[in-house]
Amino acid sequence: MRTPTALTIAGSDSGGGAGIQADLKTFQELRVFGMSAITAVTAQNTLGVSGIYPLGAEAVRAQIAAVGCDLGVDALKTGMLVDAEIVAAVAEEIRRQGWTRVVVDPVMIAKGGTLLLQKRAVEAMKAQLLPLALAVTPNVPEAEALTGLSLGGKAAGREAKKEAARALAAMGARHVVIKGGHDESVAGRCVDLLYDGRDFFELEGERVPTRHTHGTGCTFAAALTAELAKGSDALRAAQEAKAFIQAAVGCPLELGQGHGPTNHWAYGDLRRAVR
Ligand SMILES: Nc1ncnc2c1ncn2[C@@H]1O[C@H](COP(=O)(O)OP(=O)(O)OP(=O)(O)O)[C@@H](O)[C@H]1O
Ligand SMILES: Cc1ncc(CO)c(N)n1
Repeated sequence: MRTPTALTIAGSDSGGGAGIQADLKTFQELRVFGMSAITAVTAQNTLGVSGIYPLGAEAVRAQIAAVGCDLGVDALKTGMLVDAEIVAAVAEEIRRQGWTRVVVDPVMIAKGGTLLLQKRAVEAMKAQLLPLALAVTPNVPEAEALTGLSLGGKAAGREAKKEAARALAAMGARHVVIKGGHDESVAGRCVDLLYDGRDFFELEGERVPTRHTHGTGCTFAAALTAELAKGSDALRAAQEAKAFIQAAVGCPLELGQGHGPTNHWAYGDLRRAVR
């Protein structure tokens, strides 16, 4: 069997916990060959983002095309896309290549509040990228920005998330996962809601009491992408991704002075331990 391959189209996080670095570490852990198209280099650590250096739409397009015409892409994910020009270039390349196993992680704001996607690019993401998505994986604030609905922030409940999921499916995404890291409505639990256009599924796990959650969204979406690259269906892939992030958050590395990274090798360690 050919080695499964996955491409991440995202920003570089010098701190190594989010963005391209989180994605490639996750692909590697899940035994998928990882490739990257970098949209921007960020100067970033666990305390925040101190600089953003975008590469521009043509550089992004060239990286995607180079990978596509040679190595093959079984699944891909998008992360930090910076601006509307990069969103348009990414959507055009995905269409041109005919890729269908596409995970859109609609990254908008870093934990410290820095904008990673220009506000006016949100419309481009809705119109051009969501119709290409096999899965879109917003957190609660991103689901609010994309749908214009108010989900109630930390008190976002099941019904509000369901309504937002339906709205995102109507924009063209075939599966919607509204991640529950920001939703504290169920005490002690993190509940992600998956919608496949017909049914709802809850992916539930213990909320780990830790500040080391930098890159949880990137890591979850990367694990989902890796499982799709290996041929899993979206529900199975999302369940595996939830197990991956649960292990990564649950075994923190205690690095940095702020929101530290998750542990990308914890899931592999746990699996090897139970064998
Ligand atoms: N404290 C926690 N304990 C367990 N799981 C968590 C915790 N925080 C987040 N998660 C899980 O991590 C995944 C990502 O969720 P979250 O809502 O934090 O994404 P995000 O805000 O996009 O992350 P980021 O922007 O930091 O990359 C989800 O599966 C969520 O349930
Ligand atoms: C490069 C990059 N992508 C995504 C995020 C969101 O976690 C981040 N902080 N940095």
